[in-house]
Amino acid sequence: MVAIGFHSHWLNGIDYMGQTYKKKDKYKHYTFPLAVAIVLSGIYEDDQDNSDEVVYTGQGGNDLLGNKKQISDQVMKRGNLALKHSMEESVPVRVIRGHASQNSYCGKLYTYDGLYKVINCWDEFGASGFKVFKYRLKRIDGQPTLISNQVRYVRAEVPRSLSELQGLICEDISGGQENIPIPATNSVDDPPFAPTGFSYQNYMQVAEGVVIPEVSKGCTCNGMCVDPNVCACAKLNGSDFPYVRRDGGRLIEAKAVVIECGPKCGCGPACVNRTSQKGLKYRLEVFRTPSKGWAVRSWDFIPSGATVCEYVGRLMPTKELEKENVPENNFIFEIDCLQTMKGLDGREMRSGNVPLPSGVHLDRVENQNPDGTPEFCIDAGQIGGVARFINHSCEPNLFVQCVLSSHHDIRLARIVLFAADNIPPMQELTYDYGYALDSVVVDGKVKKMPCYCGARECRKRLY
Ligand SMILES: C[S@@+](CC[C@H](N)C(=O)[O-])C[C@H]1O[C@@H](n2cnc3c(N)ncnc32)[C@H](O)[C@@H]1O
Repeated sequence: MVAIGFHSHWLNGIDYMGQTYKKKDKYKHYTFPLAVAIVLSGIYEDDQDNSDEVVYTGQGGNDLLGNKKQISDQVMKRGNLALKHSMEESVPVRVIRGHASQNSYCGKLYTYDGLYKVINCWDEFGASGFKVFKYRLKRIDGQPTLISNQVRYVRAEVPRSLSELQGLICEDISGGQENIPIPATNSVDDPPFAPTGFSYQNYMQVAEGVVIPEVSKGCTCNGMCVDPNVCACAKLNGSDFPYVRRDGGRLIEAKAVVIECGPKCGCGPACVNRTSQKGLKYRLEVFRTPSKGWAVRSWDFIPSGATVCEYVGRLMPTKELEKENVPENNFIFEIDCLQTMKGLDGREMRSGNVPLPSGVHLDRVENQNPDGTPEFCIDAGQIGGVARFINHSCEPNLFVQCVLSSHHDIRLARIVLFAADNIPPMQELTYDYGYALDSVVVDGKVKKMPCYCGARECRKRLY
């Protein structure tokens, strides 16, 4: 790349035109240094790559000879300043991605992925606690589409084994309950500590007094459900299966409610219409962040529409929460499928003019709690699965999907998290908590909680 002038620095990720260009007449209106190209090669622990949109970490402060982690604050000069000038002067930047490749003599392969514009820049404290500059770049429209495997393995530092994990504090927080271990890492605190104050449980605990409805009748298919005109469950989903078979089952689109096959159906466990019941499919890691506590990421690429995990904990009536004298519980998930179905609370109404299963009438359900709060919630404060560690983002990569798989009572639907996009390895997994601003009132006062998701359109408050 240096030889052909594509990127003229051997080591730096940011290539820029220096002050000498100022002397040339045709450049006199520009401010230098001015960035012209960046290389994304997974060196920076804070980089995020979503193919068409990239959050790039500025240069400097990382331990190039050691584990490549950030070891000091970055400074606004050279490449960092050049990228800021490119943003201010609206000068596009070439984006080159480095990919690990055994077929290359240097172990890496580089692809030119087109022109991007720097649309935003800010500083923040990175994963290792030092100041880093961040630049959001957006791919300019009208260029050939990027194919996903061009960006799939950009985060080259996906650990191959537990021994490669930085800050490992627990090899499997699920204690063997999940089919894939979930390690926890903490590279933020000194001394590091593990998540405490809860017991891992990968199934729902039903609180006393909550009556789980009888198992629904289901379909009469054999082996696998294949014909949507025959399968009674497919008919409840609007006469089609909500999933396609690729990658072990991918949800075609977010729906008001997904009705899966259940215990009384004739089909077997491999049926695609049981996709969310098959346990973890991706290698997840719980990791410590500097500002949001614990968080979750995946070592594997997650294709859009794939099931990630279910939100489990203690299933209880929402009104019981008042009786429990807990000062603050950040792990309550209200089962508010009805809000999504009816587009209430500022929510986008989802597709799926699903005929509600017999026995469920929206109006009757709506009248259950006169103040509009959902009748049931899942409390993952003391017991819960990996979903309890997933943070909120104003631009999330997961979405919440209500799923009915054994009974058809929407008030007690399962809450399952699905990939909203193709998610590259090591990117933090997030969903929109869906709080309306000023909706949390404690002792008559509106409670405000800052949001640190870092999204471009972050509304700065969780609630
Ligand atoms: C369900 S827990 C998520 C896991 C949590 N981070 C932990 O350490 O266990 C929800 C809590 O995480 C924190 N949190 C989640 N998303 C956040 C965000 N975008 N900004 C700030 N805090 C966040 C808030 O304290 C929130 O009440």
